[in-house]
Formats: sequence, structure tokens, C-alpha cells
Amino acid sequence: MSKDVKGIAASDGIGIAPAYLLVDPDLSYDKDKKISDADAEYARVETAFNDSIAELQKIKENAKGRLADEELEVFDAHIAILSDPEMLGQIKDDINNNKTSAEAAVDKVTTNFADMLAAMTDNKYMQERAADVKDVAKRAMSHLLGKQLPNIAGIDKPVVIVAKEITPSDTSQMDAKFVKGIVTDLGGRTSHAAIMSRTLRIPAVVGAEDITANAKNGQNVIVDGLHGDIIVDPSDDQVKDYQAKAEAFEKERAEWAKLVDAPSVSKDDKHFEIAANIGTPDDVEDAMKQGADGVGLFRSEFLYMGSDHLPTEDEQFEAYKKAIVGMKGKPVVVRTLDIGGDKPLDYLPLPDEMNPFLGYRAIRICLDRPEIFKTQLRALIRASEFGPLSIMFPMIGTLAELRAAKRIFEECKTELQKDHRVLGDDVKIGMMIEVPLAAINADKMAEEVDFFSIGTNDLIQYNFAADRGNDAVSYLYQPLNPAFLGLINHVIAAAHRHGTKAAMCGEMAGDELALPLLMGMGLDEYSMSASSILRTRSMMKNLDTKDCAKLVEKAMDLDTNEEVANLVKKELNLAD
Ligand SMILES: C=C(OP(=O)(O)O)C(=O)O
Ligand SMILES: [Mg+2]
Repeated sequence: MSKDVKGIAASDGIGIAPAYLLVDPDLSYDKDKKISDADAEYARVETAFNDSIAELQKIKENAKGRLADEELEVFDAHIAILSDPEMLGQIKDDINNNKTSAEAAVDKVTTNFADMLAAMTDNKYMQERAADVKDVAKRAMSHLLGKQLPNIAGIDKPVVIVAKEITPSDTSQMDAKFVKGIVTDLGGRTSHAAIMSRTLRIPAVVGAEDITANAKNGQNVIVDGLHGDIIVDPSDDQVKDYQAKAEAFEKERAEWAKLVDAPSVSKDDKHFEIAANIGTPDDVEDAMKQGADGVGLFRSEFLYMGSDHLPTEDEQFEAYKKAIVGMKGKPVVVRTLDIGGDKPLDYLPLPDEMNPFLGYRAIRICLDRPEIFKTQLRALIRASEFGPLSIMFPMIGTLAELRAAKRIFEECKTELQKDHRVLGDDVKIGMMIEVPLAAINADKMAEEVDFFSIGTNDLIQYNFAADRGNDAVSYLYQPLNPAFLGLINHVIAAAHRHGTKAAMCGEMAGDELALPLLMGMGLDEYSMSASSILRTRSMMKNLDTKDCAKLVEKAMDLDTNEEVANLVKKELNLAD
């Protein structure tokens, strides 16, 4: 019997494939069992260890080309632990002397090893190896118990990933060729897992509450990332129906693809810019393929999250240069480090906080730790030699913060000029509008920057006081709420009163129901996941800005998000 589950549509497209549960299996065993044949029992350990080594070698082979060398080295470290004679000797002794089962001996000896390493507080490197030993023990135990551990990097057949939640490191190991869909218990449309699945163009439904309890490994799953629907164990008719829908969607995509070199213009010939949000310089290739007019948001924190140390000035310089050169003269906006909240850095411990989203994050860290900020700004200013670059500060709330950030930028520029470095002569400075106070104060803010970029993911989270990653409050993600539209309209109008460009790089910029309203308000630039660019350009050319402006007036007179959504759907002739 098929089972329908509703979640939040997070990444366009339809995927159909067997479920791959990213959930650890039950590795419990009978602790009291005594064995009689110690040699046979130790042979089980040897087989389990050898199978684990073979599995790790296969995973490493599959991950080559997708993971960095240092990430691949982790597999070698795990193989080395599995071949450690000291550890194997202790396991053998335990089985021989105490007649314990292979499971109990492996559990006991590996736990002792891990505890010993974890106790080496004066040697951080050895301490960190404790986690490796635990990981290896889990793999060996799974082989002893005949259970399979999930392993994203080893996937080599079409699957739909079913998980509680997906971390950015999970997505970095995924091969989009095989992952046909992602469904998760947790998360909202603007959680970073959702954003990453759009970047990888994998259909996704998040916030599907108990999907991990509803799907079994290998069961067929349909993921409809357009409507937020999941069907577990569908009937043949349902599979046929969705295969047809998937084909229709692909046809539509092929139509949009014809606009790859077209300008982003409205029906009445008003020009706009549709740009891409990227996380690494490698994403530039896809942005160009999707016809982006530029990069409107380079989330530079992903550079930091993908490294095991604070990236040096030269490492960052190379990354920014690569992005700028790759965009071939089209503008690139790099946002300075935005860590904290749901984006931690292992090697930069941040204080435990009751409310991390309201705490020590983004520009607040950069102003407090100018040495980190300056390294990034110097790299950026140096990279500006290679093409049009804009620098944008995240999470600015007050004029004092903005001025402090700009002062540090000027200091870096002066220092580099003194060193006679070749620099670009026109680096533009902008700020994100994602803190409510900055939006309210947009007139004064606009006087001090070249552009705004409205970060609706956080601006909605902070205005509605609703955690963006918590599906229990995801009903408060209301970009079309008339009160919120009023705030957006105010920010855009304030920018234009001061000759400042108004951009948007939150998910609302790629929302098809928001598009006519934002065009009606005169938003200049729409920055979104590369996968949404061509659909947006195609819609844009059928919209007249004068009609859009009238639509904004009508929307502002309404009371709820839903009423506005219905109004826009009617205007666009979209079905409910
Ligand atoms: C674009 C935004 O930034 P991020 O999603 O990276 O927080 C935003 O808050 O809208
Ligand atoms: Mg943000």
C-alpha cells in the first residue's frame, strides 16, 4: 500500500528511485553471550575487518574527483586503524581469555582505544583520532552484525535519500548522477540543506516530519519537489503518472534553456538582472551555463566550512579570483564571512549560546576579530584586479556596524596601496538587509552603500520571530504577507531615493509568486539558485511592469499571505 507524506517543496523536479535511508542501524548485540570456539570467533573479526577495509577502499575510489585530497585521506586513516596489530591483538586476547563474542571484544577494545585517545588533552591531533576509532568500530560492528551502514559517498545506483536532516558535508559527498531525490524529516525551504539541494539540482522535499519512520531501505519513493509531495511504495499507476509529470517538467525546462543568452527583460522592455547564488568558485560554471547575469551572492563562509583551518589570504585570493575570472566580466558580489547561527566552524570554537541566530555571528564576529576580517578583505581587494567585484557585509543592524566595516575595508585598501599592489579601482560596497532595524532604517543606510541585497531568509526569520530551520514554525515563512511586502517596498523605495541599487538574494528572489510583486516594486536584481534563473527569465518576459505595479497596490490592500498568493496565482493563470 502506498503512503503519501506531505512536506515542504524545497528543490524543483520529480525523482523516482528506491529509498536509501541515511539512518544508523541498530548495532546492539547480546552482551552476555559466551563462545566455545575462540578461533572461529576471531576469524569472524578478521572477516569483518577485511570486509570493512574493502568497503572503505571502494568508497574512496567512488569519491575520487568529488572530494578533496585531504578528505580522501580520512579513508586511509580508517584503513590504517583496521590494520593496527596492537588493536587486533587485544581483541584476540579478549576472545581467548574471556570467551567473549567477537562483537563484545571489538566493542570493548575499540572503546578503550577511543577513550585513551580522547584523554590526551595535550595532543589535539591524537584526541581527534578518537572519533576515527569510533567510526571504524561502527563499521566493523555493522559487518559483524550483518547490517549495512549508510554511506553517501559510496552510492553508485539511483536512490532517493531519506534522512532526518542533511548537513552541508553530506551534500558535498553526493553524486547528483545517482541521487534522484532527497526527503528529510526536518528543515524548511530556506534551511541550508534545501539551498544545497537546489544548487545540486536534486528534487527535494524537506520538513516531512516522520519520513524516516515511513520509508524502508529499497522501497520505491516518488519525490515531487514542485509541490512538496512524497509517495512511499507507489502503485504502478502512480509511477506512470509521475513519470509523465517528470517528462512534462523536463520539456518545460528545455523551453527555458533557449533563454540562456537572452537579456532579462520584462514584456514592456524594462531591464533587470537575474544573478546566481553560489557557495564555491566551482559553482560559477553552472551559473554561466544557466545564463546568470552575474553572481549576486557568493556565500564565502562555504570556503571556510570546506577547510580545516582559517583560509589564508592567498588561498582566499585564489578562490575569489577563480570566481571572478570564471564569470567573464559579469559582476560578482562576494559576501564576507557569515558564520554562526546554523553555520559552525569546527576549528573556530564559538561560545555555546541559548540563541545562536541572535548571537555572535557574521559581521559581529568579524568586527570583534578584525584579523580574520582583514585577511578576507585583503584577499578580496587583491582579487578585484580581475573583474567587477562587489563586497557585501552580512547581518548589519546599525549604522555604527556598517561604518566600522567600511573603515576596516578602507584600512586594508590603504595598506595594499602602500605595498604598491595592483588593485581594481571600482570595488562596490553593499550590505545585506536581513536585520529588521536595517530595513526600517533603509534611508540612512542607503546613503552609505552602493547597493542593498535583501536577505529574505533571515529578514523573514527575524521579522516573524520564527527559526528558519524549524518545520514546526515553517507556516510563518510568509514572504507574501502584506505587512512584510510593505517592508520590502520601503527598502526598495529608500534605496532608489538615494541612487542605491536594490537587489535581493534570499530565496524570495526566485519565488515565482513573488516575482510580479518585486518587479512591480522596481527591484533591480534577483539573485537565486542557478537552477531557478531560466524559469524566472521566462516568466519575466511575459510580465508588464505597469501591471505589476497595480498588482502591488492590490496586494497591499489584502490581509494575509494566502490572499496575496491567490491574487498572484489568478494574475499568472496558475492552478492552486
Ligand atoms: C541570503 C541570505 O543569507 P543566508 O541564507 O546565507 O543566511 C538570507 O538570509 O536571505
Ligand atoms: Mg542570511
